[in-house]
Amino acid sequence: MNIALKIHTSPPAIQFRSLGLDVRDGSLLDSLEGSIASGSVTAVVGPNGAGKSTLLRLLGGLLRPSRGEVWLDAMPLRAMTTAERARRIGWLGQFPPQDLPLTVAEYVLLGRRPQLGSFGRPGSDDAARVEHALAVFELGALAGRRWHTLSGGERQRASLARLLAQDAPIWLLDEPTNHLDLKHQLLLLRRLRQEAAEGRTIVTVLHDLPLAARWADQVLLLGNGRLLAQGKPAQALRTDHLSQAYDWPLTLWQSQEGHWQLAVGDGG
Ligand SMILES: Nc1ncnc2c1ncn2[C@@H]1O[C@H](COP(=O)(O)OP(=O)(O)OP(=O)(O)O)[C@@H](O)[C@H]1O
Repeated sequence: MNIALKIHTSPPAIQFRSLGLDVRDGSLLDSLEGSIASGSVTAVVGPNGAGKSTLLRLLGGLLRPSRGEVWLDAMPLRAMTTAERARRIGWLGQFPPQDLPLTVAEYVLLGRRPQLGSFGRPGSDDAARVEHALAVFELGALAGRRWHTLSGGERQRASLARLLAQDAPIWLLDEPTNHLDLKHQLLLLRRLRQEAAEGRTIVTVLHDLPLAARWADQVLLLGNGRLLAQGKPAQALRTDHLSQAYDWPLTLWQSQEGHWQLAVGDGG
């Protein structure tokens, strides 16, 4: 008996080709090419002004490219409606909102809006997701607190809880460790790995190179609006790549125990 085996290879969750963005002063990003596998964690790293947030905005459809194209699951992003993008993409910006007339739980529930549609009312499933998200980010005791009374780190964790409650298959995070203490940074990075293992696709801007090397499957190293290296952390974050991107002597290495460490030259 002949058994015909069909091999299905799923398309990358995110793909971008010849991506560029021009602003009045010139080209801000140019010729970016990349592919992000479903269920992986990708760290976007590079110096201030390299274009990390801008790339994230292009991948999330918050900016339209001047050149090139972004695809989500092989569908052009530009063909998607705002509502469709909101169902597919969870977005965490660099700064949590300052003032909101909401409690923490009400804010986290806002994450369910894209799944509910314009006229949908939250049900018990939505309430359960909010409760779970609050527990994951250790916010249960703060559920009823007004937003303006929260500390910076608590606001950041509430924004992450909103993202978890939203349950979009792709997460785009701009410096999600901002304002978090060391314990909550590590809890977050562990959670990102766990979400990726369950199939979520995560792209996160990170400034901390040892953290990027330890937690990401893939690194995109940006410098001056160009993608200078991409691949597994040990390859993308080689000394020559880092020194070119940051214009500073930097060496990242892994100790015998497997810990990533960064040596920063004094530039002299
Ligand atoms: N609309 C715009 N017009 C002109 N320049 C812009 C515009 N938006 C961003 N830039 C510039 O583009 C560069 C890239 O900005 P972006 O925010 O993407 O950098 P980044 O790598 O995320 O930096 P950081 O680590 O400081 O957050 C910066 O120099 C910024 O000043």
